[in-house]
Formats: sequence, structure tokens, C-alpha cells
Amino acid sequence: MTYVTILGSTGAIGTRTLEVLAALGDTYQVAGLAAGRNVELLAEQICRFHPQIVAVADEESRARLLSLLDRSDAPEVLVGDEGLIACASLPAPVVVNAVMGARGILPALAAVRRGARLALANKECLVAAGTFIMREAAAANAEIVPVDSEHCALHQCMQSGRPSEVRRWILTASGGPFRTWRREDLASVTVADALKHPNWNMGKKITVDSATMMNKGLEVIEAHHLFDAPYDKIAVLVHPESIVHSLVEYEDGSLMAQLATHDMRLPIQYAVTYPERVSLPWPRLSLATVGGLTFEEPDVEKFPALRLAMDAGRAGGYAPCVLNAANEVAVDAFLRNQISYSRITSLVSEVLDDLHSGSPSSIDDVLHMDGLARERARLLLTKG
Ligand SMILES: NC(=O)C1=CN([C@@H]2O[C@H](COP(=O)(O)OP(=O)(O)OC[C@H]3O[C@@H](n4cnc5c(N)ncnc54)[C@H](OP(=O)(O)O)[C@@H]3O)[C@@H](O)[C@H]2O)C=CC1
Ligand SMILES: CC(=O)[C@@H](O)[C@H](O)COP(=O)(O)O
Ligand SMILES: [Mn+2]
Repeated sequence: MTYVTILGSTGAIGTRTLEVLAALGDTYQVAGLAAGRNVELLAEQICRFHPQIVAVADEESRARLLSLLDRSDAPEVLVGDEGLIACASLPAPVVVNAVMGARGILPALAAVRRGARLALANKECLVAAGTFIMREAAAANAEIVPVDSEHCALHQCMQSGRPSEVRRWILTASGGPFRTWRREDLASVTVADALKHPNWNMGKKITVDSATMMNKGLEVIEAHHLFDAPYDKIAVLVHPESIVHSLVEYEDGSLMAQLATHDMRLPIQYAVTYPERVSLPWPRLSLATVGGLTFEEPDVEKFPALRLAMDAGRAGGYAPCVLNAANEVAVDAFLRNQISYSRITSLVSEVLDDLHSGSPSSIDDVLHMDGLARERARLLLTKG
């Protein structure tokens, strides 16, 4: 029996993880579930998967959840970051981290410190605190198996060569909903436009990140940490069909690629069952049906967030943490119709200008800077 804890169980990745576990059958059991405020869905998940512990965002959600559960059979219900950390600290060998944002840092650390496998969807924790998380994972001999589709693809492509033989790690990008829009038309983008991802059905924050291409910038930083890849060996290639999930180019000129449908249940299952590959019951890729695959260079003039993030990654120190925190605030403001699409990237750029210098010596430094960057971003928002 393998126990799995899911952080962010009510989200796009979390719900698909539960589908995967249900399809895998009795050999996989849920140990803990953490969610935010969707207690109705969490209550259904509790009835079906019987976790020992659950966590929710706040006391109000805890009270609402308890009112939905049969008290005689209810799991322990914890709250906030402490609840997330307690779930990650349960003795389950696999923790799926699928919360959104820098909130994923502390539970990621809690999981790797005890040597658990971290099946990682939450890219923001590596962007903000990758050096510390990777160091702690290495010290505890904990595996980090990526769920993010591109990194999961790279992980698979890396099985056929040594890291020292890699010439380039090539991350594919769909280009998002505005790939074919003219640059001048981006001024009129609405929230609804930005939420129409061409291929993937994801949470709102990552969908907006895909629309600015900040997502790909965050993924470059994520790849740098996961594969210890120098930035000058990480490339981005636009591939509108999202069928080739990423590629590794080896020194001898061979390109290894991983191809599949755009369905996150495959990378989730890969990360949970690794190194075993298990049959999946969902539709499989038919290349004859797809017909053609296309590729193009990214347009960093039209999507300046990509360059901003890659520059922040190269700069290192506090810059990726500041980039991520400012982006979380900016995307949230965009989703609330408080700022325009183009203001997302300019706001992040201004916060980076103000707070880019210095380097964290500890995770507390990272969390402190994360807070400062959010404050700075909110202040700039009030100034218009
Ligand atoms: N969706 C995808 O296909 C992919 C996602 N990722 C990454 O995975 C992560 C999750 O993405 P996605 O599933 O799309 O996002 P969603 O917004 O769909 O889900 C986020 C999850 O986090 C939970 N959450 C929110 N606030 C808290 C809190 N305070 N404490 C605990 N949990 C909380 C939400 O709970 P609730 O809804 O109950 O409030 C929800 O379960 C992101 O980092 C994203 O970048 C990476 C690759 C692909
Ligand atoms: C499914 C996944 O991994 C997302 O990160 C996805 O790749 C986003 O698509 P973009 O390539 O448009 O950023
Ligand atoms: Mn991705």
C-alpha cells in the first residue's frame, strides 16, 4: 500500500490526482488532503477517500467543513500554513504539492526534509526558494519528481543520457491565447480572453501566466533548479499544439522528446508511480489524427514577461522570489479587473527594479522578501 498526500486537492491538479489514484486502485490510499475554501468539494473527497488529516485555508472554512461532515467519522481538520505543513509531514511516501503560489514553499520543505517523494506541480516554490528546497532534498535523499508537464517531459527525456551530455534543455510553450494577436491589440485584452487557454484546462492564475508567457519564464527557473541546468543551456520553443511536452538535446545532436495528449493525468501518474509505468485508462495520442506539429521562436517583444523572468533567473539572489511574489499580486489584481493585462508585466518589472538586490541566506529571508515584494506591489497598485 502506498499512501499519498495531496496539497491543493480541490484544484485542477488536485482533482485529477484523485482521479489517477482512484484509477490506480487499492494499492494507493490517501493520507492527507489540503484545500483552500472549497469545503463542499473537500467534504465529498473526504467521504470518498477517507484521509486521516485535512487542512483548509482559515477558521471560517474549518467551521463550514465541519458542519458538512459526520462528526463521528470526521478526520482532524487543521488550518492555514500549519495545516499544510502537518499534512506534508504525515508519514506518506508521496506528497503531491498542487497548491498555487509561494504558499507551497513550507509544505515542500516539510515533505523533502523527511525524505518523502515530492510530486511537484507547484512551480512557484522552486522559483522563489529553489536553492533551499533542492539543497534540503539532496540532504534527505528525497526525490523531486516533476508534475509540471514540461519538466515531467524533461525528466523522462533525461533517462537516456547523462546530465553532462546535455547541450540544451528545450521547454515547449503553447504561446497562449494571444500568440496570433497583434501586439497593439493586447491593450484591449479582457479577463475572459486571458482565461481561454488554447489547450489546457487549468486554474486561473497559471492560465493568466500562460497568457503573459510569465508561465514559461517561471518554468525556465524551475528547470534550472530541478536539473541543475545553466541558464544558457535552457531554451524556449513555441509549439502551439502542446503535443511535444519538451525536449532534451544531447551533445551528439540527438533530440529526445516526450509526446502525449494534453492531459495532466499522465504527468501526475508518472510522478506518483515513478519509476514504474502503469497503464492509463484515458485517451491516448494518435499522431495520425494530430497530423502536423509546428514550432516557432518565442516573441519576447510581444511577451516581455518571458524575458523579465529569464533575466531574473540569471540575476539570481532575491530576484526570482521578488518576480514571483509581484506576479502573484499582479495576476490577482488583473483577475479582479483592477489592472490591465499589460500592467501585469510592467508592475512586476517595477517591483523588481525596487527590490532586486541581495541574496537570501535562509528560507526565512526568502519568506521575508516575498512579503516585502507583495507589499511593494500592492503599494504600486494603489498609485495606479
Ligand atoms: N493546472 C495545471 O494543469 C498545472 C498546474 N501547475 C501548477 O500547479 C499548481 C496548482 O495549479 P492548479 O491546480 O491549476 O490551481 P487551482 O487554482 O486549480 O488550485 C489551487 C489549489 O490550491 C488550494 N488553495 C488555495 N488557497 C489555499 C490555502 N490557503 N491553503 C491550502 N490550499 C489552498 C485551492 O483550494 P480551494 O479551491 O479549495 O480554495 C486549490 O485546491 C500551481 O502552482 C500551478 O502553476 C503546473 C502545471 C500544470
Ligand atoms: C500543463 C502545463 O504544464 C502548463 O504549465 C502549460 O504548459 C501551460 O501552457 P503554456 O505552454 O501556454 O504556458
Ligand atoms: Mn507547464
